[in-house]
Amino acid sequence: MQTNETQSQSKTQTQSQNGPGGPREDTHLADSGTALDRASAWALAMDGVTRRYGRGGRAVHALRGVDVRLPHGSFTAVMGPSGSGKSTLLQCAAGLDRATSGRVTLGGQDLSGLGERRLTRLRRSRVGFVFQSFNLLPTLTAEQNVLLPLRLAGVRPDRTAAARMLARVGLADRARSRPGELSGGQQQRVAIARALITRPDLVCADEPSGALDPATAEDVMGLLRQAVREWGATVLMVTHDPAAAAWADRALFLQDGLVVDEANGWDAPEIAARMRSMRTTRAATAAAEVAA
Ligand SMILES: Nc1ncnc2c1ncn2[C@@H]1O[C@H](COP(=O)(O)OP(=O)(O)OP(=O)(O)O)[C@@H](O)[C@H]1O
Repeated sequence: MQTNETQSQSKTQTQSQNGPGGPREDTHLADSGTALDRASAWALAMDGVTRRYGRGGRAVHALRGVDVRLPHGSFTAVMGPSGSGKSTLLQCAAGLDRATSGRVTLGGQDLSGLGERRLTRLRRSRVGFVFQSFNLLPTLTAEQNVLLPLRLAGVRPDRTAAARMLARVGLADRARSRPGELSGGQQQRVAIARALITRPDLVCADEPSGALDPATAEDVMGLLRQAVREWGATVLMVTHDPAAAAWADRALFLQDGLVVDEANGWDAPEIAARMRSMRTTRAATAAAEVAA
C-alpha cells in the first residue's frame, strides 16, 4: 500500500504541478506555501484523528483514531453506514471542523495550530468543494461562480483561467448562463470547475452524484476522474453509491468512526457486497449487545 502510494505520489507530482489552471508557479494565492512543501508532502495526511462531540456519558465519538494518507493526484472514496463518521472525516480533512486529537496536514501544512482566520484563508486557497446540491450562487453566471474562490482568496479574478476551466468541463459556451438555465449535470460541472480553479491541494466532494440521474452521474464521475488523472487533482469523496465509489482508485470503509477496510480498484458489485457485509456485521453486533 505504502509502496504503491509512494510510487503514485512521485508519478503524479509533475501532473499536480501542472494542474487545471496551468503550472503551479502561476499560483498567487495567499498562504499557498512554497513549491517545495507542496511537492514533498502528501496532499492530505490524517494521523490518529479523533472527533468527539459533547462530553461525559453523552459524548459521541464520531472519529476514533483515523489514519488516512492521500498522494497528490489520487481519487479516494469514503463509504460506510449512516453515522459511521464519513462527513466528519471530510469536514476535518477540509479544515471545516477541528479534530479533538490527532493531526491533519493539508499540503504539508499542519492545521491543528491554526487560528480561525488562517484556517479560513488556507481553506479558501487549498481546498475545493463539490456538494450534492451544487451550491452555486443563483444570481451569478457560470463564469462568476467559477471565479468566486479566487475573489474570496483575494486573488485578481483571471477570466482566461475561468474560460479554460469551463472549456475543460465541457461548458465553453455557457460562461454567461446562470445556474437556473443549466441542467443538474451542467451545474455540477460548473461546481467542479469552481472547485479546481485555485488548483487546491484537495477537492472534497460530498455525494457529488447524489442528485443526478444515473447517466449524468456517470458523466460527472468521469469528469472527476479526468480531473485526477489528467489535471493532477486530489479528490476525497464521500458517497453511499458503490457505482460512484468504483470510479475512485481506492475506497475506504468507515464503521463506528474507524477505517475498517480499504479496497483498491474494486468494481461496484464488489464494493456493494462489502457494504452489505458491514451492515450484516453491525446488525449481528447490535443483536448480541441486546441479548447480553
Ligand atoms: N455537530 C454534531 N454534534 C453532535 N453529534 C454529531 C455532530 N455531527 C455529527 N455527529 C454525530 O457523529 C456521528 C457521525 O456523524 P457523520 O455525519 O459524520 O456520519 P455519516 O457517516 O456522514 O452519516 P450519514 O451517512 O448519515 O450522513 C453520528 O453519530 C452523528 O450523530
